[in-house]
Amino acid sequence: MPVMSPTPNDTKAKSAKPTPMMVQYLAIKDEVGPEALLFYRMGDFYELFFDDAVRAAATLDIALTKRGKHDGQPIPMCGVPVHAADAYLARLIKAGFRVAVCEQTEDPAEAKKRGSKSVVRREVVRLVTPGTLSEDTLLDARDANILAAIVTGLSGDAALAWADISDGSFRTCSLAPGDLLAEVMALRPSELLIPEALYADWADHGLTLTPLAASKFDRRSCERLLSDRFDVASLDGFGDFSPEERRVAGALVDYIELTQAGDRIALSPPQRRVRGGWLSIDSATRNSLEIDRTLQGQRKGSLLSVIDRTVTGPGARLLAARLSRPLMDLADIRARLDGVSQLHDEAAWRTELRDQLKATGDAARACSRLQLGRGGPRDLVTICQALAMGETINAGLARRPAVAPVAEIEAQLRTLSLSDKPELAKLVRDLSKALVADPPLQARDGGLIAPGWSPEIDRLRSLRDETRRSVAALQGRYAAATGVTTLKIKHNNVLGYHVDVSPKHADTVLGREDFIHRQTLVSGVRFTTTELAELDRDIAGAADKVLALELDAFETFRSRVTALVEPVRQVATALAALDVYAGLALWALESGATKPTIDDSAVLEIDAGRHPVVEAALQRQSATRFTPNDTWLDGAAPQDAKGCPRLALITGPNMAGKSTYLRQTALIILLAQAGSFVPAARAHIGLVDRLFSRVGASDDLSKGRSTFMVEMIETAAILNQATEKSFVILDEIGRGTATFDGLSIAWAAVEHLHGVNRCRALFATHYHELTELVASLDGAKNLSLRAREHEGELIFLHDVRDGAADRSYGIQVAKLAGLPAAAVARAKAVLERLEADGTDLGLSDLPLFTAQLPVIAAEPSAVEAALRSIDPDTLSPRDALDLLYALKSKLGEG
Ligand SMILES: Nc1ncnc2c1ncn2[C@@H]1O[C@H](COP(=O)(O)OP(=O)(O)OP(=O)(O)O)[C@@H](O)[C@H]1O
Repeated sequence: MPVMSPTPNDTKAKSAKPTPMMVQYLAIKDEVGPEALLFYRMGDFYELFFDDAVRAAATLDIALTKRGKHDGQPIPMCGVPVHAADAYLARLIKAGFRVAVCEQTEDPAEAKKRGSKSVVRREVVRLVTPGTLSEDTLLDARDANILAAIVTGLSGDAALAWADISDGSFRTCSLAPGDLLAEVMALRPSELLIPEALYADWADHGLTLTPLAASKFDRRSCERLLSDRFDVASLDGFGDFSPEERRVAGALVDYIELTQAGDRIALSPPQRRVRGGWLSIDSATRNSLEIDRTLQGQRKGSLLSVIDRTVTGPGARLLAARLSRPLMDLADIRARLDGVSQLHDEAAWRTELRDQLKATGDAARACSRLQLGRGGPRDLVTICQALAMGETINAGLARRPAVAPVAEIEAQLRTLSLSDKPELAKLVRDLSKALVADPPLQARDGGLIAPGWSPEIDRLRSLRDETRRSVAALQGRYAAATGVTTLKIKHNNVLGYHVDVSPKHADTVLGREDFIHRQTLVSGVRFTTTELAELDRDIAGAADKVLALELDAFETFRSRVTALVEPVRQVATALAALDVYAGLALWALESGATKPTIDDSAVLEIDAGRHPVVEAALQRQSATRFTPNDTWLDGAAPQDAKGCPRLALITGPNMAGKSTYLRQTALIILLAQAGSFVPAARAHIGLVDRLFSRVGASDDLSKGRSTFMVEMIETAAILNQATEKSFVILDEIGRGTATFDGLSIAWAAVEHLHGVNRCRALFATHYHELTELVASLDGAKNLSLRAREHEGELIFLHDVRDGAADRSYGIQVAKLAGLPAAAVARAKAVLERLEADGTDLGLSDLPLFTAQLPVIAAEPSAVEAALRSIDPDTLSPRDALDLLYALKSKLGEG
């Protein structure tokens, strides 16, 4: 996010004599404040001045010019053309700016009437911020655009509200302050509204923050505002909102209104979510599992990108939301799995359904645009098609008597059916009759109402067409009357219909009284006649009337949709849900994923599990095949449950696949609880309440934390929070510090997880000493990944076996990576020496390696070797002198 440096005082400074326009600009800029860039409309451009211009020109890479002077200094200026403004806006918003759009709100001619020096009236019509976009051009169809807000209360409660104004969804939940960060990160909001007092605590998480004054969260005014906007006496009808939820929801709605400059907001009434309903994933785990973004922040390469087979934008957004918030409710998870399962088995129906869905647009976003007054006729078509598609889908199922929809699919189909929704059914009938198949983008362009809908429009159109025919007939008559056979009747926006004669024949026509001269050009001379002027007026009049009637009709439909927006959105959500089920079913088929069994037990039995992202990458490179592996854990493992322990320690060579194995197990749990099939031959999963992952090291220098500090903070969070129902993966903790410290920390972490947290856990390590510890713990066991050396080459088998690994093969991996041969040879020598000295180290010897590492003797030099080989007593003085020269020259070589 760019630094929101305050606008320099120069915008406020009083000039000796600013122009009237500059006076207006400065007043508006003063209102908008220093943070937002002001897009000041001047004709066909939005202009920016002063520091706004400097900042925008640098970000957009456009020319910075100067215009006039203020306080004796030239005024920096840059501008963007109105027709291309969306693209520039998108770039500025992406760069973290917010933009106030200021339009001319009166006709320049009107302004002139007030005096020649008067300035056209201008007003800020909108504040564009990252979280309040609704334009298609500024949004990603497959990504939600969330505006979130948080607040904490005196009683120690906190609340979160979030809305996507592009599709009208609006939700709140109550939670403990400690859970706020994880929940906010799960939403990946484009913008977070936050009380000023919390700003400093939240500044480090890479979020776009908008601090709000404490007064914006005042409970009474927030409640009043919500009741007023949602037109209810009390919010209780929508749910049992906590005081904090009311405050945060009110502040959010107030902010949206501010950005829309007084337009009515387009949100559904708030839905209260009960926090306990989700699998809890903290933000470090979320990042490390690369659920919807990779560690580099890209969608490609994430779990979501690999499993997403949805065919609509709303389907893609719903899938992303479900993957970010897997469930905890068994019945809900099973219902989702049944939905996927049915569409997995019914291949023909699934294909038909996906084809039908492909033809539906984004009805939820179309609704919001219409509500916000930014919609056009195509949005009406989108809504009509979505509603009609619901009926088509139901009819498709009716043709398949053998298919009995499962409860979850049936519920969606019921929402889609219009048979019990007469108002929606009528809306579809009317819209399909009223609109042409391919209407213009904007209603003001006209031509959206189909023939047969409005008798008055039809009458005026045929009048217009008849008149056009009369004009065409005139051309023949005039050609005959003047004898100029090349005479043409043409039309342009300036002259309207006119007679066009080539310069050669101009004199013939110029001499006639009935032809009135209008214009002489090099290419021709233009005339009109009384008759033609009258027809032109009639045609223009009819066209104007048709346009006015079409706009009326559009407006009527717009308000009908606005009144029915909730049921339309429900239909849109049902279509999105079917898209998700059909998409997940297709992915399951393509990837060989199976339906997991989920219950309340504490087991984790995965047969032949795979990592969906690594497997897909291997397939793409068509290199080696992915080696499936089992995971068998049991949180309720009885004493000495070596077959199926709570905790497994995984050792094995570098590059053997330890991290992959850990992550695949976590992803399988996550997929299952999100309601998806899982990449395994069979999976039985006891519900997990919290998923923790501490994989790989990453510096967080922006927060002044070293790799090791980050690792310890994350490990502390796990050891403090994991319950008996949690699942933990820990990869190489303790690596970032001195060997003894690291080993001791890893040691203590294993003991704590095993004895205190008693959760299911996989722990990968290079500290082979830990394998002895695990062998002595009741509910833990050793697993290892193997590699084989074959003719000096290292072969990774990638399969997980019982027992600890024998060695680490780190040096072989270093060789593979291209470490210089001399360094590899040296490393081997050091290792041999260390192993020779350390073989008797064991459990009882902690702390390990207490003895100083012996200094490793170097190979004898050439001079030493030569000296060693001589016998001085046998040397003559001459030989001795020669030898001295020879040794000296060897030194030079050395
Ligand atoms: N089960 C598997 N089947 C096939 N290839 C695999 C499998 N697991 C891992 N690999 C391949 O091995 C590479 C290394 O895996 P991974 O990073 O999990 O190893 P590691 O043991 O954690 O290594 P290190 O100890 O060096 O961190 C992966 O990028 C993948 O290409």
